[in-house]
Amino acid sequence: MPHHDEHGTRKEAREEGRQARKLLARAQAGSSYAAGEPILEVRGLKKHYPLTQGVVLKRHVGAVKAVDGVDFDLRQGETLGIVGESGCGKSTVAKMLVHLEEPTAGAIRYKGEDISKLSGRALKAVRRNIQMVFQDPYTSLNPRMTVGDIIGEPYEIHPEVAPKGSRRQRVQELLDVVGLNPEYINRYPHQFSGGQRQRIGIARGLALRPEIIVADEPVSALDVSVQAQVINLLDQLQSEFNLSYVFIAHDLSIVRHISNRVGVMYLGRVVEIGSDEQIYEHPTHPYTQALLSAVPVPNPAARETRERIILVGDVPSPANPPSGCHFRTRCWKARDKCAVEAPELAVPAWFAAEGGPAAHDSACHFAEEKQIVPSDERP
Ligand SMILES: Nc1ncnc2c1ncn2[C@@H]1O[C@H](COP(=O)(O)OP(=O)(O)OP(=O)(O)O)[C@@H](O)[C@H]1O
Repeated sequence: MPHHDEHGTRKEAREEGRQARKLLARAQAGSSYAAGEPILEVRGLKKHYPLTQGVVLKRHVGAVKAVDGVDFDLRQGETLGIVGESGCGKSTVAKMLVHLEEPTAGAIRYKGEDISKLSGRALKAVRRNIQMVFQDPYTSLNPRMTVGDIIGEPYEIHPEVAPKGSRRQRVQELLDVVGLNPEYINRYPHQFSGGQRQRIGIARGLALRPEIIVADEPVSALDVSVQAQVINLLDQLQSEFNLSYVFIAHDLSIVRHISNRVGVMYLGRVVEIGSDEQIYEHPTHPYTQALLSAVPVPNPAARETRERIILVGDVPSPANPPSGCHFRTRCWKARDKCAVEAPELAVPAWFAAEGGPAAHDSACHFAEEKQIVPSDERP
């Protein structure tokens, strides 16, 4: 290897080491990070999967724009719900946050530092702090491993968190924390119910004492009766360990129970984001209004008076999204401007002046407040 390359590699390694120490120090000083400050800032995040043709020459013929410019903040100690129909890019966002996918463009800042391009030790230090809980507890746990090995597996990569001698005890503590009997440590996943398996997935997510948990539809595969128990557990763990959550779901009613703020995604973009009150009681984006009109309402009288918005057509393909506003092909308010100018995710000027609850980020040229669900019938 030429001399200057060696020098370059050593320099890079030193730089990585420096970054890793800085991030570790900050992580350890995590508690000094004030509640409400953004712990994650996502800016202009994109993931385009190339579409190729041909077996040998693999010509590029386009791209699936799974995520196409996503912005949001996650504040310390809060739960940010992200909702949207299947295929809108929620899982891809989740995977980029935990470094399972590399962004095509954009930044993911953790405590002010862009982590999307980190590698080596610096990346390892950050990864420890941002863990994921997966959607399907039936397929995400290795059936050949005992529960103890599954929960303790992250320690193989981060032995500094739990030295070998203390691991068994640490895993048993984790089982206890998620409401499972610590004596089940040697059992296999098939010996547990769906809800219990998701508790195992959560225990594994907690093993490295992360600050952020990205939960990708953590209760969608569970029976309705079990969903509430798992949500309550997540709620309780959040206060106990001062966790910040990104909670992904396709159902607005589930997200409401756990979220402080909610972001609504459509075809690779966030179209509206605000506090739960702003989104559920004062939605201004037509897509959010349509989603809310489909949320079940228990009271039959309220159900009858409520406006139902039926969207026409299917979600367009992310390989060929509409020009301008992605939602315009299904929107009853679309005008010429929507086809040529993509609306920015910002507080619409006409609401900003008023300053009421409608004054929150909404990517619509014709954002308009519309109460869909009566306040006493909120999901
Ligand atoms: N590896 C990949 N290669 C090509 N396209 C992909 C890949 N992964 C995802 N996609 C496409 O990107 C889009 C967004 O997928 P993603 O899984 O993020 O959506 P989602 O909102 O999480 O949906 P679901 O709720 O069904 O998981 C989809 O159209 C999907 O087909």
